[in-house]
This record gives sequence, C-alpha cells and structure tokens, in this order.
Amino acid sequence: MISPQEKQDKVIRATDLDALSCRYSANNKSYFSTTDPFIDSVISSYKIHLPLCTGYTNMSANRTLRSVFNEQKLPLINRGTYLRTELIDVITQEFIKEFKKCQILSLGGGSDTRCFRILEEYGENVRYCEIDFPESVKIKKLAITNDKRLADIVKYHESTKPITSKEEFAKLEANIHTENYNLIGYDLRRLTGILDDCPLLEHVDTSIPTLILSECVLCYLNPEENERVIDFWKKAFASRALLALLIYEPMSLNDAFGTTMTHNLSNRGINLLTFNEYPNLEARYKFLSEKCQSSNIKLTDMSNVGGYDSDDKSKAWISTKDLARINRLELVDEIEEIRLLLKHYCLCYCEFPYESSFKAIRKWKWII
Ligand SMILES: C[S@@+](CC[C@H](N)C(=O)[O-])C[C@H]1O[C@@H](n2cnc3c(N)ncnc32)[C@H](O)[C@@H]1O
Repeated sequence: MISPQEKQDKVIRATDLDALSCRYSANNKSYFSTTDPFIDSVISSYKIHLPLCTGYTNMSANRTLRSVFNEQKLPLINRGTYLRTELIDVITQEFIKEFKKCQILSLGGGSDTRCFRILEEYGENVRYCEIDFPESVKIKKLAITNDKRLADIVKYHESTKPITSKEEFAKLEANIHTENYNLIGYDLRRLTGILDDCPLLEHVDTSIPTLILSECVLCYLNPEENERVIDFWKKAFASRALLALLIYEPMSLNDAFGTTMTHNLSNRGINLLTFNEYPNLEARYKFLSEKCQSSNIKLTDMSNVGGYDSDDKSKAWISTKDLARINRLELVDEIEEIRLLLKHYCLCYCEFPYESSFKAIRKWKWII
C-alpha cells in the first residue's frame, strides 16, 4: 500500500507520460521539421522500468502505457505540442547563441529530449541540468545507459547492469554528473530559502548566464512553493550572472473552458495549484513582478504564438512556411476550438537583477 502523498506524487510523475505521449504523437505525424531521434529510447526505458516504479504492478504499468501511447491524439493536441516544443526550443537556442557559454536548467525535465538535442548541437559551451523526482530521473538515466548515442551525447560511460526488480530499481543511484550534463533526482518542494547544504548547488554553476525552463512543472506546486523555488534560484545566483526564467503552463482564464479543464484534471486526481490562483496573463505579470521581483517580463498565450488571434499570419511566431507545412499535416476544422485551447496556455519570461539581459527575447511578439 502506498500513502496518500505517494499516490498523489505518482499521479504528478505520470504527467510526464502524458507529455511524452503527446510528443510521440506529434513526432509520428511529422510535426517536427527534424524527427526526434531520441524519443524511442526514453519510451523503451518507460516500457521496461515503469512496472518497477512506486505504486505500479506489471499489469497496471502495461495498462497505463497502452492507454497513453495507443490513444490517437487530436490534431489540435498535436499542434499545441508542436508549438510549445518548437518555441521553447527556439528561445533556448537563441539564449545559447547570445551567451555562448551558458547553462540551461530544466525543472521537472521528465523524459523531455531537448537536453539531447541541445547538447548534441552546442555541447562544448552549454551545461544542461535537469531536476525531477528521483524515480523519473532513474527512467531517464536507464534510457541513457541503454543507448550509446545518448550516453555519448551526455558523456556518461558508466555501465548499469540491467535492473529487473523493484528492489534493484529502488537502490539505483539516480543522478548523473558529467562535464556538461547533470541529471538530478530531487523534489523541488524541498527547496527552502536556505542555500547552505542544498545538494543541487554542487552541480549548478551560478556564475554563468542561465535559463531556467519550467514546462508544465511549477503548476503542480502550490503558490507558496512556486515562490520558494523561484526565490531559491534568485538567491543562489545573487546577481552574479544573468538568471532568466521561462514558464509554460495552463491557466484557467476563469471561464467555462477553464472549469471543464479543472474537472477533467481532477477526475484524474490532478489539482493544478496555480491554475486558478494566476488565471490570466495579468495575474501572472503581477506574480512575477511583485512577488518574485523579476524584471524584463514578457508574456503571451499560445494562441498568439500560433497566429490564431489574427488573420495576418505574419503575426505568428513561427514562419509562414512552417505554418503552411503543419497546416497540411492534419485537417483542423475547429479553428475556434484550437484558439480557445491555446488561449489557456501561457508562456512567461522574466529575468532577475543583473547588469545585462537577454536581448533576443524582444524579437518575438509578446502580448505583455
Ligand atoms: C507534465 S510533466 C512535464 C515534463 C517536461 N517538462 C516536458 O514538458 O516534457 C511534469 C514533470 O514535472 C515533474 N515534477 C512535478 N513536480 C515536481 C517536483 N515537486 N519535483 C520535481 N519534479 C517535479 C514531474 O515528475 C514530471 O516529470
């Protein structure tokens, strides 16, 4: 039997499977201009190791995997996944091009494959650090140790013997630490305002420009925990280097669609803790400026990013060529429906006091 808290955490960890299955679906439908060559390895690791995770049996793990990967995703979900992945990729790449030697810190990185794309392309100069619950991190670590290409990209060459029992999985050391890559098992809710003795800081370089990514992650923490996590990194960097934060997550807009989203999620045991607390871009601006004391705040919803708010397609953040390409992949009749869905997802950027800032961030057409 697992405790109610463990049960809740299991549900939160499982949201990584949702994100992964959405990317898998969009990838299979050729939404990404370059096919994701790494996704199959993380899926294989899940297939082998999910039964060894807390609260799963062979049967329940197989059922979960079947239901997430066999389900056909709607065209509007594939488009949303494409937009979110592409735009966060592009912003991350621009950050790296501007600062050359820098660091990407992915909170709740889950089974995201961005780290491999970035390190393969910019590995010499970029440090990539991912933090997630230890169990999720172990799934990724085993994907890396079982795939030479991934191991070469992150430069991790310690072999791990096949893990076949829950006991072996529980005992497996979660972390990977190499020159450019750190994969860390840590519950972000444990971060407090006290920096001393926090093991994360041994592996994060607080002296180089850093972009923190939170892609559907901070929404699972309550508002106080959100503030504490952001405050922790702010204090850790203490204006020694540029610290920027990019958050992508859903918001309720206090409307009927938001209420339906809340019901659908709570039926699955998911309670999005910032969803209603910061229901729109204005509330998020207030949170980032007043509570987090950040600056250079830029906000948009994803409908604006996809160019759904205007007939003028040049307003979209992606090129008209790419828009035309993805529009040809699957027919989306309900433009109003996709617009409504994407209006409920935001992309928020901000920085913490430092003498310079990320200049290229101005080139996109933010709403605020
Ligand atoms: C929806 S998934 C997103 C994964 C990834 N960022 C992506 O977009 O593909 C949310 C991730 O946040 C992680 N997460 C949520 N709360 C966390 C916490 N308190 N500490 C560490 N990781 C957490 C989950 O384990 C999961 O991997």
